Amino acid sequence: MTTIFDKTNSKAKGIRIKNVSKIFFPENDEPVEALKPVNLDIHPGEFVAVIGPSGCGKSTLLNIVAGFEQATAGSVLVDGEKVNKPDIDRGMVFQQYALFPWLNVQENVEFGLKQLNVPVNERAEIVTSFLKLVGLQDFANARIDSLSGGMKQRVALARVFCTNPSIILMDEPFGALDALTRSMLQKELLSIWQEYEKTVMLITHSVQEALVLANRVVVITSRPGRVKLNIKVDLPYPRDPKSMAFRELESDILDQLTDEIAKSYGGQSQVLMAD
Ligand SMILES: Nc1ncnc2c1ncn2[C@@H]1O[C@H](COP(=O)(O)OP(=O)(O)OP(=O)(O)O)[C@@H](O)[C@H]1O
Repeated sequence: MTTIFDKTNSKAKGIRIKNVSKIFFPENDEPVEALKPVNLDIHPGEFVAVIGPSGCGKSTLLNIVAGFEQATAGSVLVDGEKVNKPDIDRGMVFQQYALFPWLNVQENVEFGLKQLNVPVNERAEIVTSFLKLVGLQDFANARIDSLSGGMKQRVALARVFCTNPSIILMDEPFGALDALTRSMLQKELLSIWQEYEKTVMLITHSVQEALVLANRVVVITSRPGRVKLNIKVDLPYPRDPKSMAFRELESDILDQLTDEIAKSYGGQSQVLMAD
């Protein structure tokens, strides 16, 4: 494609999460220990799905990797460099799209490219090609509030992908969508990841989604969250959720998750688990 896709930032980068813990200190409430020391290495080009009980600290961890939130202790390194603020090279996709309602589809997608000072002609070319990739080429001038949830999420994906970040961070990006749209967008995400070789960290509540998409699934304990299990997923793409190998893995992970969820509901969330 064009020059932005030739720059050095187009190569996938590794993420090292080193002893990251987080305690929130709300003004009028007790401190909340969200993360116990978390250690996790995500290799360049890997697609890692993070799953765990509600409230275990997944979004907190992702926000620390994004640079939106600071760790109480420990650090996050991207290709050896410490993260302490957001960077356009770590693109974030949220569940609730986070689009600018006063800009149309094209302007939303173009936003990051303007921030990167990409020349006008090049911007137009990149935006057109990514709108096409997510099937929105006929909606360039549409207002955001005229789009369905699935279309908004396509805009959000195009906006992040078109700046060619090395790392894509996703916080339940498909959680609010119907099953069909979700499955279509998962396929689009997979094909973009395979074509452009990004490093992806995806938060999800769905074991099936994790297994359809990821090379590795990381299970987080009940709060305070830390890594309970690292499961390599060696199944070939495209993955078939009905296959025996898929269903066995799904059932193993569900068992582990159910244990953690039971802990958070059974008042035993303080029970420590061996690493
Ligand atoms: N800004 C904050 N101030 C105080 N507590 C917070 C703050 N942000 C998160 N928490 C608390 O930290 C814990 C972890 O929250 P987090 O949103 O990271 O969990 P999660 O695993 O992403 O949850 P879910 O799956 O339900 O989205 C929760 O108990 C939450 O209430």
